[in-house]
Amino acid sequence: MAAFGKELQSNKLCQLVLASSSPRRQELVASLDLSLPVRILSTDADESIEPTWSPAEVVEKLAERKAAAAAARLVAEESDKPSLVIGADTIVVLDGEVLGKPIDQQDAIATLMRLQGRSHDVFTGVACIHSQDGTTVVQHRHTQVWMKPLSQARVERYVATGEPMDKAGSYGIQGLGSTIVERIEGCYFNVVGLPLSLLADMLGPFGVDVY
Ligand SMILES: Cc1cn([C@H]2C[C@H](O)[C@@H](COP(=O)(O)OP(=O)(O)OP(=O)(O)O)O2)c(=O)[nH]c1=O
Repeated sequence: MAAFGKELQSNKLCQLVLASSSPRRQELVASLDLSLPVRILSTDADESIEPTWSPAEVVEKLAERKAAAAAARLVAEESDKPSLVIGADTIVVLDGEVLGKPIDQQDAIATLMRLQGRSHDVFTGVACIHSQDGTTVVQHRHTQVWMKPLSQARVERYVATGEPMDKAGSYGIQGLGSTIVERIEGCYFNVVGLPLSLLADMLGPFGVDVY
């Protein structure tokens, strides 16, 4: 990674492009207070997955697809700004089954009743693509989350807040969902949707230093 880092520094980046519509990811990138401007460019990347893929493969491939779709958009715009495009994808995995976002409130209740009283795994993939030379780095992080035992009534009250509806696994650890999580092992920001410690390590070789 160090070798291509040197090369890229001569092709100085002008901006970061975050290929995401997730307000959480936008806030997390902003929290790094990077010296480069950040452009938001979300796309409709194909999020279909193959049943044979491992959770790590799922999040890495989807993160790369999201970043690649945004990078292709930059090319179509004929943008000549050297940009680093970042894509991410988060899934919740229970007993080998990938749980995405709920389709409705009943689905969210059913998902949370499965998750309560035990642990599950959260995977987030992160992809960085240089818009001009196509250098691509993709990695993932894994966090184990233990949820408290919850009654159906409590789960229904939580789902009625609306918080679970746009989130993988039907909860948001950063919001009211904090009250139903017992503990975690691994990166907290990985659960929220963007592992900042990993992202910082991935940015370095592209010549983007965090503070
Ligand atoms: C488990 C969990 C997930 N989430 C969110 C993070 C992601 O936004 C979402 C998982 O869906 P993703 O498909 O990873 O992302 P997205 O559709 O929200 O945004 P985009 O594809 O445009 O980048 O779930 C939380 O905010 N908190 C949590 O505790």
